[in-house]
This record gives sequence, C-alpha cells and structure tokens, in this order.
Amino acid sequence: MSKILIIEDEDAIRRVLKKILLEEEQNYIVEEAEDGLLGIELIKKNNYDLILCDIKMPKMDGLEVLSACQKLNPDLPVVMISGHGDIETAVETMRMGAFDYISKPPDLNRLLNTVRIALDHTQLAQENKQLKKKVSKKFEMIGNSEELEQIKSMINKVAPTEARVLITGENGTGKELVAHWLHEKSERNKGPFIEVNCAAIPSELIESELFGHVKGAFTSANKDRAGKFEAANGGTIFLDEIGDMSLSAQAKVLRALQENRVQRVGSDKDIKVDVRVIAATNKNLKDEIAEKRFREDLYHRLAVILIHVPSLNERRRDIPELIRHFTEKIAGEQGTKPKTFDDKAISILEQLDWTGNIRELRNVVERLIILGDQQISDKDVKQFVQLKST
Ligand SMILES: Nc1ncnc2c1ncn2[C@@H]1O[C@H](COP(=O)(O)OP(=O)(O)OP(=O)(O)O)[C@@H](O)[C@H]1O
Repeated sequence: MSKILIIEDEDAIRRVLKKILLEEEQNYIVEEAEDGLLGIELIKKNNYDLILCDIKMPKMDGLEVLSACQKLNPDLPVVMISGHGDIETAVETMRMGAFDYISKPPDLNRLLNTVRIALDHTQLAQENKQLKKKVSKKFEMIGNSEELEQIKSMINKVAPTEARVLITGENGTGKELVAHWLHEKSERNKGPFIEVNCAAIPSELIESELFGHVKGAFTSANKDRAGKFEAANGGTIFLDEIGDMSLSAQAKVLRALQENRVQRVGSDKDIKVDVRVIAATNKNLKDEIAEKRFREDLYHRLAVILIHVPSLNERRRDIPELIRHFTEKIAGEQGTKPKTFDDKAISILEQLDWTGNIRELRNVVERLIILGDQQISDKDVKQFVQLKST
C-alpha cells in the first residue's frame, strides 16, 4: 500500500489529482496539504512513499518544500507540479533532486506513469537498504576487546586509501571479515568484491582462474573466459590463503600489481585492470620466503599495510559477546526463542583452548544450543567438553 501526499494550494487541482490516483489504484492512500508548511508537518509525522508538490504556493513554495524534504528523507521522491509560467523552475528543481515534474492541468497518462515509476523507485530504495542492513549484519564484527577495536580503527583509516593490505592470522579469526570491511568502507564499494581462495584451487588451474584464458589455451579451454582480476575491475580482489599460491602464479600476480595489466592464459594481449588487492594468509610469509616458497618482491608489494588478526585465545574478552551474538543468530536462523548461557557456563567457555578460533566457537555454541536446556549451565558445558575429549 503506497502512501502519497499532495501539497497544492489549489483545491480543484488537489481534487483532480486525488481522483485520478484513486481511480487508478484503490490501494493508494492519498493525503492532502494545502500549503508547504502543512505539507512539511505531515512529512515529519508520516511515512510517505511519494510527494506531489506544487511549485507556486503561498507561505512556503515548492523549492523550499523540496529542500526541506530532502533534509528530512533524502530517499523520498518528490514530483513537482508546475503551472504555465514555471517550467524553467521545474527544470531547476530537477537539478536540485526532484524526481520529475508534471504540468498543470495534469495529463492523466503522464501523471500515472510518473507516479508508478517514482513508487517503484521508493520500493527499490527500501529493498536496497534492507539488503544492505542484512549484508552488514552478516559481516558484523562482534567483540569489545582492545585488539578488535584496534583492527576496526585500522580498517577505518586504511579502507579509504588505495593501499594494498595483507591480513595475517590463524584460520577462523575473521580475516575475511576484515577484507570485506576494507572494501565496504572504500571508494570502491560500488564495484565488485571478488574472493579467490588460492588454497582451494589446484595449482594448474590457479592462473586461468585469476587471469582467464583463451580458447585452446589448454585441453579443456573450449571458449574464452575472463579471470577474477578482470571480474574485480573497479573493485577489490581478495586473495585468501595467498601463501598457498604457486610460484608461477605469484610471478603473474606481481606483474598485475606492477603494471595494472593482466594477460589471459594462452594470449599475449594485455588487458588493463583497475583492481585493489587485499590478501590474507595463515602462514608466516617470512618463513615461506626463507624457504623460497614465496617471492619476497611480491610480499613487499602486497604488505603495504599489515593487519594481524589475533587468535581468539589472545582476546578472550570477546568470547561472552560472541556467545550472545551467535545464540541470537542461531535462534533467528532456527526461528526459535534464543537460549541463554548462565555466567558459569560462559566462564568455562572463556577459558577453553580455542585453536579453531571464532568458527569453532560458533560450532560449539550451536551444538550446546541443540543439546542443552533453555538455560545452558556449566554442567552442560562440562559434559560437552568431556564428550569432545573422549
Ligand atoms: N568478530 C567477529 N564477530 C562475529 N563473527 C565473526 C567475527 N570474526 C569472525 N567471525 C565469523 O567467524 C567465521 C570465520 O571468519 P572468517 O571466515 O572471516 O575467518 P578467516 O580468518 O578468514 O578464516 P580462514 O582463514 O579459515 O578463511 C565466519 O563465519 C565469520 O562470520
């Protein structure tokens, strides 16, 4: 059900507009204001999906209403109603951010079309917002330890720059989350975020995965294919587990970083790419360099900024909040009332050895929720730990 407000001082025009709209769609809720001041008061109190606003009005004209409206709710589309003498002003309002304008007397088809498009726009904007909220919820970084605060502040500082970042830390510590936020808080956030898990791709395929290939480059290459670097153009590529990348792929990545160009496997044509590289590893790359398994020049190119994510054992202060977070999340996924962990249960969990880090903590919380009562006690946790160790 869409809610529309007509701000118009001429009674007759208000009535015609309302009639046309309600005849078209009975589900519209159409409200009226006879001047701009009243209109703004109503906008403050209600959630409208669209405003139709006259340009020439006493007390507060359409331009003033438009700019007040944009301050109150920048996503709310405002369609201006222009009389004979104010077409130029109508065009000016478009520059100011009005959604569109219609002329008086209103042409039925044009009015309905404009209203429909504007309402679709509102719906899309709302859906987008909800999706963004959902996505950022998925990537929430929970915890209040000093270590995590430092990481968040580092993300805020580094994200808006073009600097390459190497994220280090054990498996399951949240390296991918850090990479996600570095992209999300950068100027590139409208572009793609492409993740490549270098450890999961067989070494003979990694180059084709990263740089693409041309038809006939190898037996199974039956057509041209773009690689992940090309797919990440204008955005960010996240090279996860970079310590597992073959030396020959490393050489090619180095070239891509130095020249901002890639070549598809089997082709000598350069393709320009504009990609920010973020890499992560659970390995000690200095050791890998000493063992000649990782190129030192590539390391220096990648590690312009180093972010180390400490293991959960090094930031136990985050554990209680993480337990609460996962409990609520799991209940949300299962559509059940969240269970609670009593203080003693949390205290035992805080002291355990979390070699599997946050991923392991989530799994343990999930299993305890399945097995335990509504209130999970220290006894449940002890039993579970015993079961695990046998
Ligand atoms: N601070 C945090 N708050 C909430 N969830 C977190 C946090 N850190 C990590 N997680 C969750 O833990 C899981 C593991 O995190 P992530 O995949 O980012 O770790 P990783 O270091 O990249 O692991 P791997 O090296 O195995 O790829 C994910 O489900 C992630 O959402």
